[in-house]
Amino acid sequence: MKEARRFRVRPAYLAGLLGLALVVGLPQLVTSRYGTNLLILGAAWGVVALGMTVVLGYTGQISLTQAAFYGIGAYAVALLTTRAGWSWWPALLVGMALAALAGVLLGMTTLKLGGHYLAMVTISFQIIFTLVLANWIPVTGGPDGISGIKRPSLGPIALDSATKYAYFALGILFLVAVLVAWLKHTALGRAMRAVRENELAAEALGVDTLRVKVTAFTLSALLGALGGAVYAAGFLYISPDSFNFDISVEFLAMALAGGADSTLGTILGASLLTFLPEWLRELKNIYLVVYGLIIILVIVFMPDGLWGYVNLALRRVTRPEPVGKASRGLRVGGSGAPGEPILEVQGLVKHFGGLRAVDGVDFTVRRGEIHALIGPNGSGKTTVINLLSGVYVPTAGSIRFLGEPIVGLRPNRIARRGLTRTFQNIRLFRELTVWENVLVGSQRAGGGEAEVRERALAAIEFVGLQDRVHEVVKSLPYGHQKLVELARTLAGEPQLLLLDEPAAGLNQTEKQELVALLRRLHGMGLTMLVVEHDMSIVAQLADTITVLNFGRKIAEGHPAQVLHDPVVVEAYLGNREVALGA
Ligand SMILES: Nc1ncnc2c1ncn2[C@@H]1O[C@H](COP(=O)(O)OP(=O)(O)OP(=O)(O)O)[C@@H](O)[C@H]1O
Repeated sequence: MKEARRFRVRPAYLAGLLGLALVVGLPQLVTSRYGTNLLILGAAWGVVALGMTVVLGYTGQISLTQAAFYGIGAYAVALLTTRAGWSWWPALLVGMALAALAGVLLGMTTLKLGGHYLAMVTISFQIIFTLVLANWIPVTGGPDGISGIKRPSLGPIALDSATKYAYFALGILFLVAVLVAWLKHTALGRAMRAVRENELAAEALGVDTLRVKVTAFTLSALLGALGGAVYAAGFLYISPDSFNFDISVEFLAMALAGGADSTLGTILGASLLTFLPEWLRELKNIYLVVYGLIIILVIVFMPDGLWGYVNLALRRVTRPEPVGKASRGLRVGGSGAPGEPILEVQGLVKHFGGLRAVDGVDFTVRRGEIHALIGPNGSGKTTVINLLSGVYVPTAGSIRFLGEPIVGLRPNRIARRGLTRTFQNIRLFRELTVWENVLVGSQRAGGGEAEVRERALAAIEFVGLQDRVHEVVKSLPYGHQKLVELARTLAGEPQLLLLDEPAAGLNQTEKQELVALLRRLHGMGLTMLVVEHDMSIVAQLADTITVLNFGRKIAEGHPAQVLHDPVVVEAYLGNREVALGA
């Protein structure tokens, strides 16, 4: 019997409808002044917490300074509307501009810092901000705060009652939620999530990780300030207590408890942390203990936040976006005369302290060839790949790609010129789907979203994973994960592909499938530099072999000649079985 077709809807439509219903319905349902104030507070906090979705949820950067951005927006509106007689809207713009500036500056600190150092910098910024608010009394009013803040009007409509203002605040929350949800699936949103999942892989695929992180901080600052401006005009009075470190921790908890990677999750978290304390007040003395326990339990036992569970249920009734079929094949290799030098390496040296990992290596990769780099463990092969792709800066020597020097360029710049790589231990964006992984790779080659999708589809079909596009890659078997990594680099249509041990961990059948794929790529004109220990694969594929030992080149040439060279046999091959031409 045929399975009954289930009713399936797009999650975005479902969420949009629900959101609209809440925006229209809630202020009518809540009749007390107290309840309406809570709605305004929840909306303002929701907007600020969505800033955390961008910086923490999407980009994976710890920020404990969101209350400072929130404060900048609130104080800009408070000061400019009370002392300078401005209206709310231009004051909002000033607040957002100031917060953005602070966001850029803080984001720049991420150029050098990560993890706990970054957390420390954001905490310091937050604490300095609170001290300034409390002590710069002539400007901020100090602990007494500022009262008499003006509310905005919406065209002819004066938002002079709490209920009208609640509509306005919830409307802003709704618009921000739509924008943040939309951002997730844009090129920038995908780049952010790639940075969160694996910064090095993102960079090697052409993502400017520094720019992405600064952008994320700036967006979170903008949303923080917007939420602050909504809050200030909602309550007409502000004081430093509302913008201190504790509140920053609360914004972090909202994002984590709800599910930082999800817009709806964050709103759920913000609602929980706004309303829970009010519900728990009945418990009087032990209310803070219960509140704290609930938050800890949610964060510890629900790693994807509350939303993780809702999402699981939703997946049953929603359908993923269909990706269609590629209308053209993969185009790789670029144009140029076959046999011309594409990569010229001269006198390449890399020292790690006293260790000479690469010690004066020269070789040339020619357009259209498969060039293998072989040698014993620790002979410097991966270091060469890291030098070519910009992960390491050479101690000495020159590298020219397509005739231009590339030493000193960051990996994303090198990748954008058409040189991409895979990694010895695969580095996928594990929490993203196959489709999203490959889209990030495809973004390297530029063009609009349609072109990016077209290339990604062509690459996925090329490796034969079209039936698994919507699977999260961490749940795929190892062999398929390797194919995703290959498709991800191919989608950017590189001119030169560096493959670091592509066959490691594959079984015999998978190895032969890989050989077939690489042969097809060779036939399509793609130039490849392959590091590989499996000599039967090298013998089947390579046009030229360079052999390293202790960081030096000991042989180079055609496989038939190199694999029988006594020096190579002595240093590396020993009694390895070499299936020449097998
Ligand atoms: N970041 C680093 N810091 C210090 N030493 C390093 C670093 N990277 C590599 N090395 C050292 O440099 C030498 C060359 O390592 P590399 O990984 O390039 O060798 P390989 O030929 O790729 O080896 P394998 O075949 O085992 O992957 C090794 O002695 C290694 O320990």
